[in-house]
Amino acid sequence: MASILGPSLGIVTASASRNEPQVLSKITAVRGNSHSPLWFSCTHPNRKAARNHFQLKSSNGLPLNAVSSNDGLAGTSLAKEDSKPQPLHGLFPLSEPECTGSNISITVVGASGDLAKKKIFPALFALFYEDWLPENFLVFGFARTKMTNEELRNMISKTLTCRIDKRENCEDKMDQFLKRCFYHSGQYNSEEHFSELDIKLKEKEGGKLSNRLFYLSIPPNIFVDAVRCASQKASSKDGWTRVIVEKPFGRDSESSSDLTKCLKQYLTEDQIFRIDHYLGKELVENLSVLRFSNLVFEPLWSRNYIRNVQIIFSEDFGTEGRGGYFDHYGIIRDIMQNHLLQILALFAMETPVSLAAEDIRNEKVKVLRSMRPLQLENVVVGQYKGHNKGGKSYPAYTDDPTVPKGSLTPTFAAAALFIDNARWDGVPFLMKAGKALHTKRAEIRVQFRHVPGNLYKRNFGTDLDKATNELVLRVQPDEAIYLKINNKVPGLGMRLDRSDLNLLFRARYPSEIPDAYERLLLDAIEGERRLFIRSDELDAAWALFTPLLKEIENKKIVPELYPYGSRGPVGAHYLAARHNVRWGDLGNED
Ligand SMILES: NC(=O)C1=CN([C@@H]2O[C@H](COP(=O)(O)OP(=O)(O)OC[C@H]3O[C@@H](n4cnc5c(N)ncnc54)[C@H](OP(=O)(O)O)[C@@H]3O)[C@@H](O)[C@H]2O)C=CC1
Ligand SMILES: O=C1O[C@H](COP(=O)(O)O)[C@@H](O)[C@H](O)[C@H]1O
Repeated sequence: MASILGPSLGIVTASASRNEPQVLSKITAVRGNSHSPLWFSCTHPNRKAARNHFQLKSSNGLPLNAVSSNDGLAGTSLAKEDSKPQPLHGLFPLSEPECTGSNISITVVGASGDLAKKKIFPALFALFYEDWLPENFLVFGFARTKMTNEELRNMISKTLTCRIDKRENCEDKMDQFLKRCFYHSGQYNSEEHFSELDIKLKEKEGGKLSNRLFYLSIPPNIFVDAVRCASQKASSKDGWTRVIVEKPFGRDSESSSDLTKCLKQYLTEDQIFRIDHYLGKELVENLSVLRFSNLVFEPLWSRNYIRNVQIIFSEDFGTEGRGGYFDHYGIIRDIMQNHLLQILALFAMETPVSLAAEDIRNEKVKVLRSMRPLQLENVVVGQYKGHNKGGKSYPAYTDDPTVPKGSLTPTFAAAALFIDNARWDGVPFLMKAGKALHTKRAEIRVQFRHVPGNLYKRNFGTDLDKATNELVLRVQPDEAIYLKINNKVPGLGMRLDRSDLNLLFRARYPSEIPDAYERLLLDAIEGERRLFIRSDELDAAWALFTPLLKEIENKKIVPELYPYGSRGPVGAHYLAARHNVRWGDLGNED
């Protein structure tokens, strides 16, 4: 391995093995906040545009380099992937990257469904609009519903809800995008139907090397059938095959491990991309940047200075039609065990060796394995009840026709979790998640300790909690990071108040924030696994929640009712108070 000076872009080491057929040249670039490999030239139709978007830099902060691709494994029925970058071979200047004319085909399995319409197709279109997709890409929809290509295209254009739809040339771009979209109708457990899909894919791929991504946007009970058929009959013969799996990944430790075992009959771990869309949210991505690239935060990031951490999710609507799915899972499995726990792991992990996916995921697993399984006494569950407000009536959870009468499924939960390691010993991590609450919000709140021997103590009155610093990362809506500090009110007297040092993203950064699904789809295309869940992470996550979930179900714990649109059950306050915590999101509206 050696390096050369690329004509205008600095030192570059190159990747492609010349012995393998059609191997893409991968360079490392900085995409947004993440350092991700980019399939230069072939992936990006417009190299000028690519340079505008990408600031060429090293991976993980090192000087400019490139990692090699192992994406051209030929001759296997199920192309395998290796998680580690391969040794670098050969050199090329960045201005003349190899263009190998390979293809990426993205098949949305369950294309007629809610998630496909609401998130996946809009995200793919946004990536296309912004020139992030490779030059040669295809989108296939697969589902049982009978549809022609035209009908799929109609459906996609009609349900477009992405951030792009008010932009310039949106219609032209949409027409170009739709020309790349095709549909095949079939059963999820039919090898024959996936063979037919394979034939159609090959026809459209036109003999080019094919890399294939399958997005399983279907109910979990048919994941394994679809994976079996796709891997046996429609995987790439000369490129890579990857599968994005949507949650839920099981209902508990046993079912999750069964699912993993079944998937691994047909796929290697490196081919499985378990999506947790919260990891694709801008502020969650930013959490590590905030912590590890600012000297002012990392030294405070421990039990020495942090009194408690709160991870809060609330929605101002109920299950609305998704009750059938929800009732089988409940809020703890739907939100806490995955989205909020992932945030917690990122928040609390030790500094990873590097920004490489495995280094980060190793640290997350360590945190999860240092945690105490949840105990019922540290948990409060609730369920929303009907409510009349302002002349309008709001339904109870059990009024949803898809929910069984008398259901005890929690739509709200609050929990105190503990990490038994040197950094976090004794610090309560409080989580709260609820549907049909008064607001839609997701945030991380870090409450710091009192200032010892505070000179200004008398200016705060008796409630010293009001004077503690609090760092808030507002994930949504209106992304922001703000720090509550004590400040002197200007004037001749000595009056203090609490003010915010406020980084409001929309004020600071004029560009729109991409949807989480855009980031994650692009990562899956690029083979970047950092934001996807590894199987041991999943096992560790379920190990924390499974005993509690079983106890709640076995003991038939009755959830505390709270009115639709309220702040949730009062039990959540008592829980927090027992751990000497006051919820930061209540009391004031900030
Ligand atoms: N919707 C959302 O907001 C979110 C969804 N998810 C997950 O994403 C996946 C897809 O969700 P979503 O789109 O809402 O699901 P849908 O219920 O809309 O199902 C997707 C498609 O799967 C097929 N399907 C539905 N039920 C069955 C069944 N019993 N047997 C065989 N096929 C069936 C239908 O297509 P056809 O009849 O045409 O074959 C349907 O259009 C699920 O795993 C879900 O948990 C995760 C996060 C959020
Ligand atoms: O995974 C899920 O997330 C959504 C909330 O996602 P958001 O990006 O809109 O915050 C939630 O409504 C749904 O119940 C859950 O399955």
